[in-house]
Amino acid sequence: MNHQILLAYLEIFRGEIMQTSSQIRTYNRNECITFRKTKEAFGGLSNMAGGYPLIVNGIHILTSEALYQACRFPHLPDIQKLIIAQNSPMTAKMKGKPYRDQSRSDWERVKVQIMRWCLRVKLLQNWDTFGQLLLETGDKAIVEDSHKDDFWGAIPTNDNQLIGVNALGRLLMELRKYLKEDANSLKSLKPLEIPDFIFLSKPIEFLTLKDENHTLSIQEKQLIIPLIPEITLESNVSLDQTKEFYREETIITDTNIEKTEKDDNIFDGWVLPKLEKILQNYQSYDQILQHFKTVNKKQMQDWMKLAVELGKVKKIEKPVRYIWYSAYESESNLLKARKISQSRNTRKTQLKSSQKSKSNVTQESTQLSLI
Ligand SMILES: Nc1nc(O)c(N)c(N[C@@H]2O[C@H](COP(=O)(O)O)[C@@H](O)[C@H]2O)n1
Repeated sequence: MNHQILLAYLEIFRGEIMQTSSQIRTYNRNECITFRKTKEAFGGLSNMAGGYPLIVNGIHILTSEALYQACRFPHLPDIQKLIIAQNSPMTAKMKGKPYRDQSRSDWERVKVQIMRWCLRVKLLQNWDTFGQLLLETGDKAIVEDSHKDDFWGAIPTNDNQLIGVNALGRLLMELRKYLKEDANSLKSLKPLEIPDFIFLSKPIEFLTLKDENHTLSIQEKQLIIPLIPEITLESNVSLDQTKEFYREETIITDTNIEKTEKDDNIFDGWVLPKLEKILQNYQSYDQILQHFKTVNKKQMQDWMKLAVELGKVKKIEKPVRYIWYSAYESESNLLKARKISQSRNTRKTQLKSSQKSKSNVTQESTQLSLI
């Protein structure tokens, strides 16, 4: 056997080590944090979750899933572009699928390291939100609950257990441990020391926290957040997407992808701009419907849900009403500013009166000690 082939086998073998029986874990569902759908309480832990935008080599990327998938193809920048251009993380994954046999040759060996790095980018660039979510898991085991994937996740059994390598859950637990014990070490991120760690034809850069608030600025978020349809296993995901979710060998036709893109375009090009206009102040669902006369109720509900999930629109309860997110933010900033100035005034008054009473106390105690 020639040397190169031997090395290739060795690489695959090393990558497969994580899948050997010693890596398989059994979890009791009642004792862990599990996530499957991105809209569940801990759905943000999924790479498919929107709302955790990234920037690598100055390029905006909507999800850690898209970044991870793009990393398969350092030598094919056009495929990387195609992957990160997708609005939905699922479509991003699907777009790369036809080219999988051209993944970097050491992919199986390096994919866990790459996933670890992607998760660190997600934390670094979404420090408060993702960090908080990680910490909210406490000391519990984190498990990606999956029907079929017992490498990245674990598969439920009948007796309330989940069995699998749970590589993603374990990487998340590892990250949580560092976050608790040595958060500073996570505030910058070196590129991986693997060959061809390249994104869009440039070596991947050293990354650091973005700003004082540790997150992307609001303006950046608005630029980045466009469309990330919620990935669930429910009716709004097509059968083909669901099959892909469960890793069945489905042939994904261009028509499926085109349909998703068409739907995205209507939402992106028509619904969102209209909502932005209408929702500069709070509106009830019925009021919104009046602006979309040709649209049926169910469709409108789905769009509103999506707009909320994407962080474009804010939904307020009791009574239910909606407002465009940036209008909501500027309003709540105003409120915050008002509150701050109110509390400053109150503090000033308190300070004055406490200084007064302090001087009284001092006087009193002086007087007392004089007795
Ligand atoms: N197909 C699919 N759908 C989802 O909703 C998922 N959460 C996953 N799992 C994620 O897929 C990524 C791994 O992809 P490869 O199979 O290694 O290409 C990883 O992010 C898993 O968490 N898959």
